[in-house]
Amino acid sequence: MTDIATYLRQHEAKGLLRFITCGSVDDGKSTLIGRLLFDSKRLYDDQLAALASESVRFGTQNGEIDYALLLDGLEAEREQGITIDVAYRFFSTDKRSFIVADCPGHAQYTRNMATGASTADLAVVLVDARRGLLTQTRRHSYIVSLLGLRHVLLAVNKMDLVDYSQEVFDGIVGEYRKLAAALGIEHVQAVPLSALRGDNLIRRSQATPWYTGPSVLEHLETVRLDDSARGGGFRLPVQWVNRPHQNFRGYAGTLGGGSVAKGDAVVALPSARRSRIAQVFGPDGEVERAAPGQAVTLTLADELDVSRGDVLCSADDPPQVADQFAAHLLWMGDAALVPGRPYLLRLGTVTVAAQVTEIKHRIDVDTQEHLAAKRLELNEVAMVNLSLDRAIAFAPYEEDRALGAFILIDRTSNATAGAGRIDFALRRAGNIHWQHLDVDRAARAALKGQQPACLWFTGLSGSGKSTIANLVEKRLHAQGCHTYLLDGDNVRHGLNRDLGFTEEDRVENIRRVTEVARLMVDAGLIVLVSFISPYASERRTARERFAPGEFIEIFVDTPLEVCEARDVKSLYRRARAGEIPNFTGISAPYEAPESPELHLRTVELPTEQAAERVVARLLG
Ligand SMILES: Nc1ncnc2c1ncn2[C@@H]1O[C@H](COP(=O)(O)OS(=O)(=O)O)[C@@H](OP(=O)(O)O)[C@H]1O
Ligand SMILES: Nc1ncnc2c1ncn2[C@@H]1O[C@H](COP(=O)(O)OP(=O)(O)O)[C@@H](O)[C@H]1O
Repeated sequence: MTDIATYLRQHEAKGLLRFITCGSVDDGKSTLIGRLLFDSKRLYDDQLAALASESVRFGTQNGEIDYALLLDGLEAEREQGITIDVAYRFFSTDKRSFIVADCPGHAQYTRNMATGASTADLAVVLVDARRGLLTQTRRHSYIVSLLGLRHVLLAVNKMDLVDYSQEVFDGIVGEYRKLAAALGIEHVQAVPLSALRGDNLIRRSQATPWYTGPSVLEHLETVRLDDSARGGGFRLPVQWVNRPHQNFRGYAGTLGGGSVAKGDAVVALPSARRSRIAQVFGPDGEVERAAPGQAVTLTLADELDVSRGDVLCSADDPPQVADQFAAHLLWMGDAALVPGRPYLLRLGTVTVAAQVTEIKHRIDVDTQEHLAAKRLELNEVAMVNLSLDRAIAFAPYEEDRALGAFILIDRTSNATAGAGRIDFALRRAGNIHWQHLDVDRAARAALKGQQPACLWFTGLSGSGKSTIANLVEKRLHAQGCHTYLLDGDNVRHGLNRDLGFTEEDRVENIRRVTEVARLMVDAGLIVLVSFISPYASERRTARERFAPGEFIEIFVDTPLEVCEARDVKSLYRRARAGEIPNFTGISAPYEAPESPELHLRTVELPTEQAAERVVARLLG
C-alpha cells in the first residue's frame, strides 16, 4: 500500500491524462494497451488501484497528500454503485501519468465505454487499416462526441498488413476527418500504427518514412488539453459539508471554472442566497486562493443553508437554475426507457428524481438521421425533454462539462441506465408558478367532515378490483363519505381514449389517473382507483404524489388460473388465442406489490369480507 502511495506522490506533480480506447479486440486494442503498459515499465492492475483508493480515504483524514484527484473518477463511480466492467490501468512516463479505462468489448460495450468516457480527456479510436471505418467506428465516435471528448487519437492499426501504404492511411484519415467534423470533434491526430510490431507506438518507425507526426505515446505525452477548460468564475458543486464542531462549517468539493479567493462574492444555488468567501482550504491547509481542478473546502461569512448537491459559485458568473431541460440521452438500460417513468438523475453532486417527458426524436448514430420513437432501447440515442422534481443548478454541456453531464439511474436495480448532456433549459420551467388558493384542501376536507384518501386497487384483469371497489364505495357512501370511483375500463373510454396497452401507454395511463386522483383528494374526496397498474415503478410514483398515509395500496391477489377460469369478459380466452396482444399475465407482465397496505387473497376471502377489510383499514 505504501508503495503505491509513494508512487502516486512521485508522479502527482506531472500532468495526468485520462483516456479510453475504442475498438474491438480484433482491431488490436489489447495489444495496444498491453504494449503501452509493458513499455512504460509501470504495470499496476486495478486491484492495486483499489488499494490506493482505500489509502486515499485514510490519507486525507490524516491531512496527508491529496492524490484523490488522481482517483476521483473511480470514487465517483463507486459511489454511484455502477457495477459495470471497466478496468482502470495506470502507467507513467517521465512526462505524464496516465489512466486508461479499459472496457471489455462484449455486448455491454457501449455502457462500459460511456462510463469510461465520462471521465476521460481523450479517446484512442482504433481502426483496422484493411477494413477502414466501420459502423462500430461511427457509433463509438458518436458516443465520444456525445460525452464531450474533444480529442481523438485515430490509430490506424495493422499498417504492416497493407504494406505501410500512405494511400490507404490518407484515405481512412480523410474519411474520419469528415465524420469528426460532423460530430464536432475538434482535435484529431491520426497515427499509422502496427501495435503488434511496435511501429509508431512508442517511437516513430522507419517503416513509415512518409509520416512526420508523433508516435502514439508521444502524442499522449504532449497533447495539450487546456483548451477544454472553462473560463469564467469559480463553481463548486458541494460534495459534502464538513462540520467537525459548532464553530466550523466548510463546504468541500472539486473546484470547476476559475479560481476562488478569500473575500470573493459568492452565491449559493439553487437558493440564490449570497455571501462572501471567508476562508479557502487546500489539501495542506488554509490558502489565499485555489485554482480550478483543486479539491477545496470553503467557509462563508454568513450562515447559509447549503447542503450536498448545491453549487457555490462566483456571484459574477453563476450557472442557471431550472427543473426542465432539453438533453441528448444515450440509453444503456436493459429495460427500455419509457417516457413518464421515474428515474434518478445525478448531475455533479446532486441526485434528484426525474422523468423523460418526451422523446423528441431518436438519432441514428450511423447516419445522424432523426427518427420518431416512443421508447428507447439499449444503445439508442435521442434528443429528449426531461423534467425534475425540483430545480437544480446546471450549465449547458457546451459551456461546462461538470455541470452539464448527467446520468440516469434505475430506481429498482440502482444501475446506471442512461448518460446524457444538457443542451438548454426549457423556457416553461421558470414561468409556471403554483397558484395560491385561499380555500385549501384542509378547508374542503373539513367541510365534508372526512379525511381524504386514495384507495389504490391493483391486480390482474378479473381479479376482482372493480367488484370489491364497488362494494367499498357503497359502504362508504352509506356512512356519509364523499367518494369517487375511477375505474380503468371507464376512464379508458374518456380521458384515456387515446391509449392502448403497450408499456408506454400503460405508464401514461397510470400517470394521468394518478394526477386525477390527486386533484380529487385535493378536493377533499376519498378516491377509489381500480386499474391493473401492473408496474411497480408507476405505483411507487403514484404513492409519492400523495401525503404520507394518504395512499393505501390494495393488492387484489387472485392467481392467474383463477382469473382465467372466471374470464368474465372472455378476454383471457381471446388473449390465449392470440387475438389480444400485450395481455396482462399472458403476454405482458404483472409486477405484484411487495408491501401493500392491504393484501386481499380473493380465493380465501369472499367479496363482502374483502370490502369490509378495506373499510376497516380506512375508517379504523
Ligand atoms: N391487453 C390487455 N391487457 C389488460 N387488460 C386489457 C387488455 N386489453 C383490454 N383490456 C381491458 O382493459 C382493462 C384494463 O385497463 P387498465 O387501464 O386497468 O390497465 S392498466 O392499468 O393500464 O394496465 C381490463 O379491465 P379489468 O378486467 O377491469 O382489469 C380489460 O378489460
Ligand atoms: N372473492 C372474490 N373477490 C372478488 N371477486 C370475486 C371473488 N370471487 C369471485 N369473484 C368474481 O370475479 C370477477 C371479478 O371481476 P372484476 O371485479 O371485474 O375484476 P377486475 O376489475 O379486477 O377486472 C367478478 O365476476 C366477481 O364476482
